[in-house]
Amino acid sequence: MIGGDITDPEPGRDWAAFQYEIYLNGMTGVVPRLPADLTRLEELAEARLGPGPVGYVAGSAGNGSTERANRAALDRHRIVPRMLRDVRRRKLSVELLGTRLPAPLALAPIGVLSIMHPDAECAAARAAAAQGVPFILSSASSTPMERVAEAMGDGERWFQLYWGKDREVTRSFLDRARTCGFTALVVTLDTPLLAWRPRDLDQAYLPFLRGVGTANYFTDPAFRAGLAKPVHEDRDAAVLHFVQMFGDPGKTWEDLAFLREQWDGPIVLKGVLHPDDARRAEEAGMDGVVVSNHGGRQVGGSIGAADALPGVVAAVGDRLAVLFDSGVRTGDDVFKALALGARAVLLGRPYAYGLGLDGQPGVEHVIRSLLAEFELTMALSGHADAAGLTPDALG
Ligand SMILES: Cc1cc2nc3c(=O)[nH]c(=O)nc-3n(C[C@H](O)[C@H](O)[C@H](O)COP(=O)(O)O)c2cc1C
Ligand SMILES: CCCCC(=O)C(=O)O
Repeated sequence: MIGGDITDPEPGRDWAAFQYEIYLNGMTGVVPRLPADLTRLEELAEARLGPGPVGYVAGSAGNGSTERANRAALDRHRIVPRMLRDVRRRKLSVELLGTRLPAPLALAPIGVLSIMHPDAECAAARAAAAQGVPFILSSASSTPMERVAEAMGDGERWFQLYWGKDREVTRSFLDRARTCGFTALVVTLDTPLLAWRPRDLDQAYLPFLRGVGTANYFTDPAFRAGLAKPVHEDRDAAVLHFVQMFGDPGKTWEDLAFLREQWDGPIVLKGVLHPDDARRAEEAGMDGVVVSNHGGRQVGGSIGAADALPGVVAAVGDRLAVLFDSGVRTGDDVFKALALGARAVLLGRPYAYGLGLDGQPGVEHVIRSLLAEFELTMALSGHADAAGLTPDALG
């Protein structure tokens, strides 16, 4: 087998083998439908899908300075490769939130995926399940959670909660998520309101106002109970009700007690950037945090997420699971986040573009490319264990 001499992976998963699969397929005329450089996907997706949907996915808050800070923070760190350290057998798997993942990666919650592809969350969830990577389903998915759960078989799934104003809706979402086999709860803190997003404002493009991303709400008995008329009789009123209730700028740390009571499994708070907030998460009995600025989509002028990571790791990293997202585009970004103390990363926009360009295979291409590059980066830098990366690996 070609490639057999260059890798001696954990049994069952050989991420780096994707590299030779692409070469060998290419030599027989089978070219991948998507490029190996994932940073090219946005441009390709825009050409295919048009400026509205891709503008929404690509867009960010304010003048985009947070998104640029995310990249700058990752780019500022440099890997210092080490030589002659026997990296034949490489371990990418990590323990996280009571489960073992085949690689330190999950798909970030992204709402409204039907603007990218008609199979939307079902295709992305199937891709994640096929690759053994957890799928985090957004509250604002364009497909009811029950359908996504059915589509993805027994794949690992976590549920992202938009923690809105209506307690009964929250309770009902958690009941439904439990029944659907979602194990961990990811509570997003950075979106009590929608940010100032110039690109969407200028195009008057907001999926929710077109009723996209409301499927979990419109199918929810508690949400429906709050409407004067059934959704099919007055859709505009239902959309308005959703817009008014999905976020809650009145929430405080004390309110977490309610969620802790309602959910037995692990709870992870997404959107933590300050070490004191990480400590408060611990005090509230949470199991983890995601260091994230929502891919730069919420606060313009915010700290780059990778610049916030070391402080949060120092505050709680030995007790809570610290995850990371915002700006991850390459295998070396994954490497850097882990070296800075993250236990795993969430991938956002690239998989949405992969979905838009090629459905489930497109998402699988993105996952496999990222992890192949990560494995090769580890090996070529002299590291054999993803869970063992430390800041020493960086310059
Ligand atoms: C189109 C889009 C929709 C998103 N929807 C959600 C969501 O519903 N819930 C959530 O917690 N985060 C949401 N996010 C944020 C992602 O979970 C993640 O934090 C972000 O995309 C990571 O940054 P990256 O895109 O640079 O990888 C969304 C991001 C995008 C691009
Ligand atoms: C109100 C925002 C919901 C979707 C989302 O999180 C995003 O577009 O970033």
